[in-house]
Amino acid sequence: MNKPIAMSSQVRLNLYWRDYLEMTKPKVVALMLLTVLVGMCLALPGAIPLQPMIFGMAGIGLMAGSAAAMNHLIDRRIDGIMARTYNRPLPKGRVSVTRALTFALVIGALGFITLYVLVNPLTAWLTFASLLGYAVVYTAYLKRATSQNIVIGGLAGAMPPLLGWTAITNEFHGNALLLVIIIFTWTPPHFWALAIHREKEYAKVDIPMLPVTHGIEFTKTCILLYTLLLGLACLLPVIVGMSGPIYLIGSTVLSCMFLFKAWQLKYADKPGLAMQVFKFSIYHLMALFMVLLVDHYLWS
Ligand code: HEM
Ligand SMILES: CC(C)=CCC/C(C)=C/CC/C(C)=C/COP(=O)(O)OP(=O)(O)O
Repeated sequence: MNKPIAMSSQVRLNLYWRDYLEMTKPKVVALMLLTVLVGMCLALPGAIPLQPMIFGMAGIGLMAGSAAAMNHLIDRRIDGIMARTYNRPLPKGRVSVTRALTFALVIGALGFITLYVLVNPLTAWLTFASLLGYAVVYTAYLKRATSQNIVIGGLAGAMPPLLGWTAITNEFHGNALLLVIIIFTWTPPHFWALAIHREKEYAKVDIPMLPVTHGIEFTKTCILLYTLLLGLACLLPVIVGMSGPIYLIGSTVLSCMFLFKAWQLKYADKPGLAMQVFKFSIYHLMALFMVLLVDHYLWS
């Protein structure tokens, strides 16, 4: 007969912190923080002040992590049914509802206070609005209400470069909004590619994602059109003179690659391509923002 293996307290502790880290969606937040950093760097021509940079990144990261943990909390029932998410800490019972809520509130409050006291109130309130936009408006309402859920909800996820910009300058600037527009138009192809791959699972839990409500072919058309729109949005920093030729060349190459993949998905699909498009979207955004940074320091 098998003897139950007692879990050492060290192993249990390791599992715990991994579970809490998982609830913050660390890879998503990491990419967001790259866009925050780029927003900060593009806000000023020269070096950026260290205090708002460090505390801005910390505060925005904590509040984004808090929003992600709230998403885990609110979605725990459907997450427990879908194959991609059933192993998450809440549906598996590794973290209780009370602990998840406490964790989300504590890191969210810590992030807000950091921004309010050590950066500026404008950034604190804008980040708070993004947190509510993702955790409450998108997760608790839009996600179950309309197939345009991720288009509207995408605004919250697109805010980080503006948050970085205001952290440094304490004011709105049209150029920061251009970076928000880029992420806003990037979000539908990013997510719908994954939603095509996971269409049956979303249907199973009654979430009205576009491929469920309007079919896979229509979703592919929308991905292609949004990718086209994204290509145009990526030209805006050059048109207004914020970015130069390095960015123009880099972003054009990236846009062409994304357009090619979206065109393939629509007209020459093959098994696994939707997931390839989803993965490509992540590298695309990462590379795009790195090119913005390189262009800023080498050219502008
Ligand atoms: C409403 C807007 C968005 C939706 C609905 C969305 C949806 C998703 C989903 C469902 C996944 C999980 C894929 C999986 O578990 O395999 C994912 C992964 C990811 N998303 Fe998004 N996303 C959004 C916005 C963003 C934004 C704004 C960023 C960054 C700036 C981002 C970056 C990422 C990254 C880096 C991953 C990979 C995470 C990993 O491998 O663990 N997403 N996204
Ligand atoms: C303060 C601030 C900047 C807030 C932004 C917060 C944030 C982490 C947004 C991420 C967007 C995202 C991963 C959506 C997917 O949610 P989903 O529920 O559709 O995906 P899931 O099924 O994988 O949970």
